Amino acid sequence: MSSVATVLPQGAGYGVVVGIGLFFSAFMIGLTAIQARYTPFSPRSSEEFSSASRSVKPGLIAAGIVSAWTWAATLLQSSAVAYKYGISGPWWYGSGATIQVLLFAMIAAKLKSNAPYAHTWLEIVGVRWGKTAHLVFMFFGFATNIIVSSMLVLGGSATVTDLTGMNTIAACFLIPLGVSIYVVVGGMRSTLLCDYTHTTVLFVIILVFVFSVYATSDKIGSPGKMYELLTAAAAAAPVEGNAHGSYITMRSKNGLIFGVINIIGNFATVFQDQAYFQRAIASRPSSTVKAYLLGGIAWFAIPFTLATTLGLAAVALRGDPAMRVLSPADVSAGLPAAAAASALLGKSGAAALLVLLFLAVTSATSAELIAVSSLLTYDVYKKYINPEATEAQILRVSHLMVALYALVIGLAGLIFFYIGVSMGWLYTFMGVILGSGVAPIALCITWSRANKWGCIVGSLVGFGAGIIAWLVTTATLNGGVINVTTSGGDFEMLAGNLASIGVGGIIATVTSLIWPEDFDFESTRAINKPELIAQILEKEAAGKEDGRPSMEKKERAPSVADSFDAAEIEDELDPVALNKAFLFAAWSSLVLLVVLIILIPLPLFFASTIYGKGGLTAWVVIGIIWTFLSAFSVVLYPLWESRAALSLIFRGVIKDIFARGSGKFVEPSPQAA
Ligand SMILES: NC(N)=O
Repeated sequence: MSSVATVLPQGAGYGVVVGIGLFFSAFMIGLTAIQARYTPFSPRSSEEFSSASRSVKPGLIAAGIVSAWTWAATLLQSSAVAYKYGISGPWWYGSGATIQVLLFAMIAAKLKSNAPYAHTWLEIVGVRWGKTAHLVFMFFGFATNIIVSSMLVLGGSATVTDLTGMNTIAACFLIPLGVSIYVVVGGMRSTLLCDYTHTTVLFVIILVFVFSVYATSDKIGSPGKMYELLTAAAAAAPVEGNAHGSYITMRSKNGLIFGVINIIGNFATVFQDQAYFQRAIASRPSSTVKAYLLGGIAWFAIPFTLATTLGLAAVALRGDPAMRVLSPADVSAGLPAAAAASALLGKSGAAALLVLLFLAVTSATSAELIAVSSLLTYDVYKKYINPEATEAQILRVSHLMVALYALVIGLAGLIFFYIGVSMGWLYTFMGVILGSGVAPIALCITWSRANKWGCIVGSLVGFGAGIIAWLVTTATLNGGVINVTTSGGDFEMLAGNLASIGVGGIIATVTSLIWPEDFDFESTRAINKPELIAQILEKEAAGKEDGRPSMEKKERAPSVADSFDAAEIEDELDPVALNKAFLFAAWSSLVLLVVLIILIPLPLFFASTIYGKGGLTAWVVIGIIWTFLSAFSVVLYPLWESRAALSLIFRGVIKDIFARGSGKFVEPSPQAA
């Protein structure tokens, strides 16, 4: 990174990382206390801690998906590819990472029908295919979480250091620290509430940048002026591989290569990350698909619009006295967005970007913390160490694992920082080592015919093939020199990504077609399945003989007795309805995939058009409209759908104010139910 004077003082870095971190921790702890007092949900149950009692409505789940999927890279790497490749960069970043969330709607629907009470995706693998598969896929699961978490702290700390001079190592450790506090206290529901508040502020700040760049800034101020500045920048330094070297074209060879790498890498980090399974698990069965489709479509606007704004502004402002000169290392660290924000709005721009980044990083980190805590608790502790663990032990271990993983994230950030691996490098590398597990894992959870050994071997051989293809291509294209710089090139990463996902997918699919299993998913449906409360009562009645009829068909899980209406959840697990939801997810996600990565970008690529002022204006206006619609979906819609809960809380608070102690939520008696 180039050494330049920072825009903000070091104190601002510590203020944001420690101050806002602790503020949000206190805020979330307060919210959790309100939830425990005025609603039926208490994080003292392990089921509520790890899966929010499987009761969350689609708007809040969608906000949680948007938030967990908004990484440091979403803001920084997207702007870096806009800076490098022009308008195609934000498109490929947005579409190449949206389609996986949309396709995950199918996995989510299958999860609800094939293992509705599982806590983690690895539990399903373990029950279906046993210990070897469980351990092999656990490697891919943890590798995914560690890579994603490292990118979060690397991107976050690089930008905090760049803007404020704060010590990078301190940032690597302090960022996860504040988050771990509220995750330990509040669990999954608190994480979702935090996601919601962070996402709300995130949209506000993005819109501030958009209107500043395209409406009010005296340096740019309109799409027309942006067009003129980008045209001048291309004339001074044409973009290699772009039509006429222009920034305002979809004809970008390197943009397209990035698009392919982006698509592969993001398959790995959605399909193997417990964080996305956990949101499906926390969701009500009837609305899981809706939540993923809504979340995916809403998320697109974040990288697309922000990068079209700040990434392009960083190009347009080249030569401006306030705009720093960016080295290739700065671009790889994702710094064009920060440089543009500072050049446009000075200290307030830098501060706004810092807060934006911090909120994105912390909410995605909270998702990773609770995801890894669940894997360590259920797939390591409960499965291999203490199968008879009590509710209290599970909860205690969950808490401990959150704290432990916060420390691991700091250490991983530190290690990558010292070996010189940046967020941008890691972002394009993730598919090389994670890609091979994508198809095998998706097949295990969704397909009765998937072959166990085909999927295990496919993921391992694909892993080796990815690494070999990446290293061989690096050596071939760089005269035998293999280091962090040479191995990070576009073709080197492309080869590794393609080999990994391709070999893993082909072996898993072909072996499953040749030697299909006939798995009925009955054993995975039984994972953690609650006992029928009718059965429990019948057992009691047999002892008491009081003649009172059992409580009809109401179900209740002993471990979640205080927090979810299992009968309602069971109703929503109707196989016919879930199959319809799966088909809807399949059709809609596939149609959107074709539109987003084929029908729109490829004709524009082959047309080689260089857009004029009108074209760029339309492009920007589409981004702004999409951003507003996204904000309505994940900011206003969750409020509307939670109106009953909000009114419950409001009534509880009012009662407490007028008659101290009377507002606490009391579970209705069974007879009243
Ligand atoms: N979540 C991503 N790929 O920005």
